[in-house]
Amino acid sequence: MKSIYLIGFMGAGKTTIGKELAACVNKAVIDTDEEIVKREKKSINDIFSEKGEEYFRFLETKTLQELNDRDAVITTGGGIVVKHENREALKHKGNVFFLYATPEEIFKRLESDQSRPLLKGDKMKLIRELYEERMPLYKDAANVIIDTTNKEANDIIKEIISRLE
Ligand SMILES: Nc1ncnc2c1ncn2[C@@H]1O[C@H](COP(=O)(O)OP(=O)(O)OP(=O)(O)O)[C@@H](O)[C@H]1O
Ligand SMILES: O=C(O)C1=C[C@@H](O)[C@@H](O)[C@H](O)C1
Ligand SMILES: [Mg+2]
Repeated sequence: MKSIYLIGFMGAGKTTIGKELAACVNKAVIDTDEEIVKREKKSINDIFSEKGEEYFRFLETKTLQELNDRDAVITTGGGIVVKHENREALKHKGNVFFLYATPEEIFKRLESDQSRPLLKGDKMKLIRELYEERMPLYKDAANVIIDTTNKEANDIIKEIISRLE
């Protein structure tokens, strides 16, 4: 079976669902954000504030490329689709699942979260702006869209498994 990629907006559940999904399909799970934090020995907030978003995006692309040959569930950061080269790489993989949730649902899930540097300030406004900008990019890179709004992890995982190539 091909590797499984989960993409989608912050709070869509990529990291959470990916861990459970990996156990169900008996694959390792690798989260690009967690890999970057491990390598840099810094939180994502600190990487953004000390080295800037551009540096983070450079590390993100590098991590995605290095994971190319791994047979795993690969859970990505919410902004992986911002770079054209990442979208192009994802498009040809198959098993690229766009986990979708409404902006209202995303807000509910991340209301008290402080770990996402791009959501500091008026959270609902920031979610709406980024969401509108990125929706077409997720759709472009994915080959399956899964709506996670009001769904439990178990049902989302079953849906992913039923659509695997
Ligand atoms: N289906 C769901 N229903 C309700 N809450 C959920 C669901 N999926 C994830 N969550 C909750 O939403 C929050 C964010 O989830 P998670 O960290 O997995 O998102 P993510 O897609 O990995 O975000 P990011 O792009 O920032 O890494 C967590 O508190 C998680 O428990
Ligand atoms: O959507 C984004 O741009 C981000 C999502 C998170 O997964 C992290 O990669 C970081 O907070 C940036
Ligand atoms: Mg995550």
